[in-house]
Amino acid sequence: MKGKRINWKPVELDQALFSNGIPEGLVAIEECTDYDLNVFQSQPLETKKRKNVEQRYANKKKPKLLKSFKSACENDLDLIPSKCGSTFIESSAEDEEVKNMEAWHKFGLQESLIKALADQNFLYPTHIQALTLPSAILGKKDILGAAETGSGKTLAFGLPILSGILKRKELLDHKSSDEFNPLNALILTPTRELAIQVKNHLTAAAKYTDIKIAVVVGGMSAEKQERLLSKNPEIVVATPGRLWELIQLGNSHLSSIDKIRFLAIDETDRMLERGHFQELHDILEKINLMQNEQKNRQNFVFSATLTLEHELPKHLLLKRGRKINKSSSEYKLKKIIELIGMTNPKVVDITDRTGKTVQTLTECRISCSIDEKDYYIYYFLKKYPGRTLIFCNSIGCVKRLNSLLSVLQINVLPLHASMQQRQRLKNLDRFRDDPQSILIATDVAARGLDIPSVDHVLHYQMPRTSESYVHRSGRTARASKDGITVLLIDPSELQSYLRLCRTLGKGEDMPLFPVQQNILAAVKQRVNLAREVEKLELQNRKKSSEKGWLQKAADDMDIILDDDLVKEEEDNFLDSANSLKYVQKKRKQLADLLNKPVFTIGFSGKYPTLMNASNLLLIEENDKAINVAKNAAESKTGRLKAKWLFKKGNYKSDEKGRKKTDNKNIQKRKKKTLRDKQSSKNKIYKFKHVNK
Ligand SMILES: Nc1ncnc2c1ncn2[C@@H]1O[C@H](COP(=O)(O)OP(=O)(O)OP(=O)(O)O)[C@@H](O)[C@H]1O
Repeated sequence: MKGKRINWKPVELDQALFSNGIPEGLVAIEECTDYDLNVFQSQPLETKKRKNVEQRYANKKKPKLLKSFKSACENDLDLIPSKCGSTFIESSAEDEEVKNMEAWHKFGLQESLIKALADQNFLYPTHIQALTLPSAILGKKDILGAAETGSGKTLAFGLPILSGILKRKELLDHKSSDEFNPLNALILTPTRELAIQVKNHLTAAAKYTDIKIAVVVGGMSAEKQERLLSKNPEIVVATPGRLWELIQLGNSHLSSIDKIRFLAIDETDRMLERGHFQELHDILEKINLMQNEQKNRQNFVFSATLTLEHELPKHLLLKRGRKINKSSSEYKLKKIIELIGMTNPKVVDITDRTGKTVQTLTECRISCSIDEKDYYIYYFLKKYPGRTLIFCNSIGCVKRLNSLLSVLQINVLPLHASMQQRQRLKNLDRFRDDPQSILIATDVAARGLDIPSVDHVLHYQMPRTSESYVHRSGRTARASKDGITVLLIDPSELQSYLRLCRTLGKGEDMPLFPVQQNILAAVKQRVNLAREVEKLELQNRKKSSEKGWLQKAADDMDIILDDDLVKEEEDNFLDSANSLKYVQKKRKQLADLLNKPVFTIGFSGKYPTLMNASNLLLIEENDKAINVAKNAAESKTGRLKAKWLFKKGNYKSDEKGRKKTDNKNIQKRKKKTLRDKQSSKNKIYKFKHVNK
């Protein structure tokens, strides 16, 4: 050790770490993070140090502990596996260490759990698992964990819970069974789909144990859920609303909920947002009523955006020294700790402060008007087949886009909160099963859903919060796979877009996604015709539902209608017959158009694109969207800033709050643009925007 520079300092150790005895030859333990929550407010925020183990690993050096004490520890005494370097570790099944699942044994996990992990080919813990499992399983600490989307957070809390229950069962086997509270753990999630997914994930990990897990969510038969609870499952995975309902109805299994030993709240930042999930607060109040029980409980709090800090407005930044910064991660964590009633918590934050999204994610944008969004969506879906998730901000928007794309003969699956639960799950399953499927969803699908190999995430509208952007985008590029996310932004969304870039450390802007401008005319023709067909069909549906209501009402009341009214009814009928013919004609026109290929088959070439009208960009015929975006981002020529695209004066709001171009401005610019058209191709694009 002599001569080596080691900046280690003594820390107090939790005796529970050595509940299984002190490992032979142990000479050092490394603490992973040092959020000093106790001294919150006592120091200026800027001076607080953060040791980030991730960064040390990212330097591709061995962890300090291994380097300094290699000879004494010989790797296997390290609680953090030696191969823990990135989120997921590529491993060879030939490796002895892998075969023996040694990385998992170090956490003191039971054989039954390790066997199930081996079955799933989970040969190593992911980074967040490696950093939390020692403190959670051996140290029995409460954990606040923040790690990127798709990094394996579910097992980071799932394994300590399963392991803890197995230990308790073993211990209580020797004692009187009366002491055993059958309900051991509660896991809460914000959505029903996520609860079902977490339940399935844990059931797979617990397959060689006798632990029973039940799911309790709204939208499904309450009787069936009561039946499941009557089997006394040790773990209940639930959404807060239905769970609270069953507690209040006096369900006997849930009556001992205040004695649970484990509580996990997935997507905690969302669950504790003000104005949401009131039932969660009721549940917390109930389970925190008895202090003794609260102290005996181990708590887990996880989210990819747990420590996301929002950019503060300038006037608040000035006051920062004097005022509590409510968006600081320290403040947020302190609030969560208080609310949940955590004792002696450990914070493991391995999110990157300079970029909150996954490294394998390619992020870009398309700047356009509201009206043009449909064109670009259609263009993208036709050009880049693959499993695609489109996010909208409202149910109405999902319905409208679903209907338009269906008219355009694109098979899409909607997902939103006002659908029947059975249909929601069915659509999700179809999306999972078909690698070419397209799901249009609200934020109900933004968090937690683990659908393997989503190729593209498109944001039809700017997400309402930066958190929502991170989670929506995190449905792709999971488990170290590549993925692309494209934001469609219109001028009214520019300010929130720029704010998002700053919050996520994206600099001023994201790169533009290149779109072949020469194809857009054909795309517009189809989409416009489809819009017309859709509108006419809607009118017809309305008319036919109204048709005959008067006569029916008269019949019901046993009265005879006036001749005038009868004639009006007949005219309406003729009208609708004519419009039906008209719709059929339009449908036929659209079908003919859709039968022709929109992209020239067998041709790759250089095209003027939205980002780059004068310098042509090569787009290969079968290139993936992610490659096209990466190539475009690398070719720096002609990158247009979002601010430039939406120059002030080009757009004006109409009464619906939509952005509309100023007519006078258009005429003036039209003339000027026509003059400039030949000399500068770059301005063609500008003109097109102004001319909407
Ligand atoms: N140790 C492991 N080795 C390999 N794969 C793993 C491991 N642990 C988890 N996974 C897989 O990684 C994927 C992502 O895991 P999970 O859904 O828990 O991510 P997450 O961090 O909770 O994501 P999100 O923030 O989006 O909720 C899942 O398919 C899971 O089965």
